[in-house]
Amino acid sequence: MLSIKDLTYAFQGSKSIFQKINLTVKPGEFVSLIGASGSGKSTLFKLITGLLEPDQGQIGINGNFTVDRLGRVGYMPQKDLLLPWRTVLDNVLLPLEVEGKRGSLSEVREWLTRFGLSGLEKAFPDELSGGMRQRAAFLRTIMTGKELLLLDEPFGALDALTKRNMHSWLLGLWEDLQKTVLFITHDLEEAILLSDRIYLLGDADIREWKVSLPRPRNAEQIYQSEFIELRKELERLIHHEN
Ligand SMILES: Nc1ncnc2c1ncn2[C@@H]1O[C@H](COP(=O)(O)OP(=O)(O)OP(=O)(O)O)[C@@H](O)[C@H]1O
Repeated sequence: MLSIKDLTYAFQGSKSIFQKINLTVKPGEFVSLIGASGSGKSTLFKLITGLLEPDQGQIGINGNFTVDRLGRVGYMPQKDLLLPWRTVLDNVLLPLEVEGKRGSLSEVREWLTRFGLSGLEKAFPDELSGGMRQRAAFLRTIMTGKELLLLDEPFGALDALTKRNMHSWLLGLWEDLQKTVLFITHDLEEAILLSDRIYLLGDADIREWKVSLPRPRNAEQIYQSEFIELRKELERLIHHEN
């Protein structure tokens, strides 16, 4: 689904953020990208979406390595970017509108219910809780209809309890929708609980871990020894990278 080969990138006048890094995401996988602040996670997303171009190397989406990647993946940036003057419904319908399509209203209402936003169609973003805003922004990303979803720290600003609820909800949704997800997070527990594999971005390089906990996952698994060991290892490496 996504293949990054020997990618090198530097912002003008700065040293390389990435030096010949490789990363793959297979169809249907849930993969997390972790790393210290400033290691280049959001920059990697901008390269994948086509907002930036690599200095060297290739990025392929669905086996297609052409330069024009814009509009080929669903991208949810770190800030939810819901348009404050549009209702929840109009925000969610935006990707269809941009493509000149009309969504079936009953279908969209079903989606809103599934995202816990039923009855909030006419609400404006500033009337929503943090969790609701994130779900609305995520639904808007789903409405792009893209197979590959890039989610940049979608739960970063939420309190611990809301975050826990969002994890269970997202795990169920991901299993149903069979989308492919690349997910940025600073939260190692979240990365391990949700992912099939984890990439750790270090100082210009990248390392990979497989999470072999059985699925379906549930919050109780965070107390299992395998989970704790992996968390300790990742924590040690992130601090070492700093
Ligand atoms: N437009 C830009 N021009 C120059 N440097 C930039 C630009 N955007 C980001 N950077 C620098 O590139 C590096 C990587 O930034 P990036 O935002 O990708 O890191 P990150 O891992 O996503 O950080 P965080 O976890 O804090 O969100 C940082 O040193 C940042 O200052």
